[in-house]
Amino acid sequence: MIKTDICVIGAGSAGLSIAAGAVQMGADTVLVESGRMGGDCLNYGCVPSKALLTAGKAARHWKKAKDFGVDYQTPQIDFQAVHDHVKGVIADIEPHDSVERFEELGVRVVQAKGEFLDPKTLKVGEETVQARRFIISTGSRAMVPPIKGIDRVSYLTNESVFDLTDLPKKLIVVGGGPIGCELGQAFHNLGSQVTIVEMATIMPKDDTDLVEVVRSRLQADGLAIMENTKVLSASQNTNGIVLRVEEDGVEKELKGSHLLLAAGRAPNVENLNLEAAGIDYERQGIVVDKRLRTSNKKIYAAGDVTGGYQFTHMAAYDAGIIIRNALFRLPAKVSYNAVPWVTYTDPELAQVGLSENDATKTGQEYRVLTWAYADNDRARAERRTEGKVKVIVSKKGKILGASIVGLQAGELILPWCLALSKGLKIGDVANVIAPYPTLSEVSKRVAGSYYTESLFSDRVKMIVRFLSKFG
Ligand SMILES: Cc1cc2nc3c(=O)[nH]c(=O)nc-3n(C[C@H](O)[C@H](O)[C@H](O)COP(=O)(O)OP(=O)(O)OC[C@H]3O[C@@H](n4cnc5c(N)ncnc54)[C@H](O)[C@@H]3O)c2cc1C
Ligand SMILES: NC(=O)c1ccc[n+]([C@@H]2O[C@H](COP(=O)([O-])OP(=O)(O)OC[C@H]3O[C@@H](n4cnc5c(N)ncnc54)[C@H](O)[C@@H]3O)[C@@H](O)[C@H]2O)c1
Repeated sequence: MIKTDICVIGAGSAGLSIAAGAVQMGADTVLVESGRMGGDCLNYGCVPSKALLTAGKAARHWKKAKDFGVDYQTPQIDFQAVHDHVKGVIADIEPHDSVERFEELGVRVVQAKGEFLDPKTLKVGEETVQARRFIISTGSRAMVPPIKGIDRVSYLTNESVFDLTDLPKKLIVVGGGPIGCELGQAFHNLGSQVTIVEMATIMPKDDTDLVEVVRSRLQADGLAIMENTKVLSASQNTNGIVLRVEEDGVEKELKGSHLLLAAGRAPNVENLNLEAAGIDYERQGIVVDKRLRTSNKKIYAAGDVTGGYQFTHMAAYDAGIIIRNALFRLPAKVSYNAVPWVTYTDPELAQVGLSENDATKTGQEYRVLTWAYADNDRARAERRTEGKVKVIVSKKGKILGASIVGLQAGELILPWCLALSKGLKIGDVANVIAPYPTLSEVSKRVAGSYYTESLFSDRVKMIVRFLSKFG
C-alpha cells in the first residue's frame, strides 16, 4: 500500500501540471498513467496536429508564391517523411513529459490503470494507493457517433491518424469542429481530396461571420464542405469507405479511401469505478463544482474529463485552481470570463471572452467594434487581406471579448487576453503605440474606432474652431 498526500490519475496536460506543481511545493505525489506520458496533447492532439498543419502550409506555399513573383515547381510530397517529421516533433518535446523527468522532480510514477476500490483507495495494477487528495485527469477520447454500420468499417481517430505513412487519396472527415477543420485542411494541403461532413455548420462555437472567412478560404482552395448533412450509414468494400448521407433532404453516396471521425469527445470515466468512490458523472464528464471538487469532496477532477473547455491551456488552468485548493486549502474558484481558444486553420480564428453571439444572450447593452485586415498595410504587403478583428465592449468602454480571424490571429489574441484578465478599457488599447507595419495594428485600430464618432463629431469641430479664435 502506497500512502501519499496527492495522487493524480492521468499524466496528460492537467495531470502533469498538477503533479509537477504539487511535488515542487513539497507534497508527496504519486502519478498514475496507463498509456503514454503526455496524454492527448503531446501524442495524439495539439502537437502532432500542429506539426502536420505546418507540413501542409509548406506544401501549399508554392501556390501563393506566384503572387509575389516567385515561381516554384509543384512540390513532391513524401508522406513517410511528413509522418517522420510529426513523430520527430513529438519526440523532441517528449522528455519534458517523461517518467524520468517526473521521477527526477520527486514524483512517484506508476504506469498502470487506476481504478477506485472505495472512496479513499485506488487500485493501480498490483498496488493500492491511499491519498489525502485524489485528482482525476483521465482526459477524453474521440466519440464514435451513432452511425449505422460504423462498427463494421475501419475508421481513423486522432489516436491513429498520425500513424499513417501513406497519404489518404480521398479523406472523408465526419465533424467540422476544430479537429475536422484543422486536419481536413492539413491533408488537403498535402494533396488528399478532402470532404468534411458536418451535421450542423462548421466551427459552431464561433461567430458565424468569422467562420465564414475560414469556410470561404477552405472552399476556395477546393476542400469540399457538406453542412447540415446527416450521415445515415457507413459501409466498406474493397475500394474503401462508402457513406450514405442526406444533404438538404437529398440522399447521396460519398466514397473515400479513408474515414476520419472528428465528431466530438467522450470523457474517460468508464474504467475508474467512480461509483465505488461516490463520484457523480454525466455523459459530458465528471460533475465538479467551481472549486473543481467532485461529489466526493476529497477528490478533484481536471481537464477534458470534466467535459468543460477542452483545451490544453484550460487543463493547466484547472491545475492551478486544484493546487490552491488541495495543497493550500484555499477556496479558489474557476472563472471563465477570459477563456481563449484558437482554431489553427489558415486563416486562424481566435476568440477570448464574450463573442458577439454570447453577447446577444446576456441582455446587457454592448457595442461591437470591427476592423478589417484589408485596412492593414502589413496584411496588404503579405497579400493576406481576408479577415477582421471584432471587439465587444460595454457601453462604458470595458472590454468584454475579442475575436480575430485572419493571418496569425492566434498570435494576435494575447493582448486581448491580458486586457480581459486585467479588466482594461478600450482606451487602454487605443492609446498603445503599435509598431508599423505590423498586423498588431488591427488591434489598436479597432480600439480607436470606439472614439471615431465622438472624435470627429460636429461638437468637436465647433470646439476646435472656437479655440482657434484665440490665436
Ligand atoms: C487532434 C487534437 C488537436 C488538439 N489541438 C489542441 C490545440 O491546438 N490547443 C489546445 O489547447 N488543445 C488542443 N486539443 C485538446 C487537448 O489535447 C486536450 O484538451 C488536453 O490534452 C486535455 O488534457 P487532459 O490532461 O485533460 O487529458 P489527456 O491529455 O487526454 O490525458 C489523460 C491521460 O489519462 C490517462 N488515463 C486515462 N484513464 C486512465 C486510468 N484509468 N488510469 C490511469 N491513466 C489513465 C490517459 O492515458 C492520458 O494519458 C486537441 C485535441 C485533439 C484530439
Ligand atoms: N485548436 C484547438 O484548440 C483545438 C483543436 C482540436 C481540438 N480541440 C479541442 O478538442 C475538442 C474536440 O474537437 P472536435 O472537433 O472533435 O469536437 P467538437 O465537438 O468541437 O466538434 C465536433 C463537430 O462534429 C459535429 N458532429 C457530431 N456528430 C456528427 C455526426 N454524426 N455527423 C456529422 N457531424 C457531426 C458537431 O456538430 C460538431 O460541429 C474541441 O472542442 C476542442 O476543445 C481544440
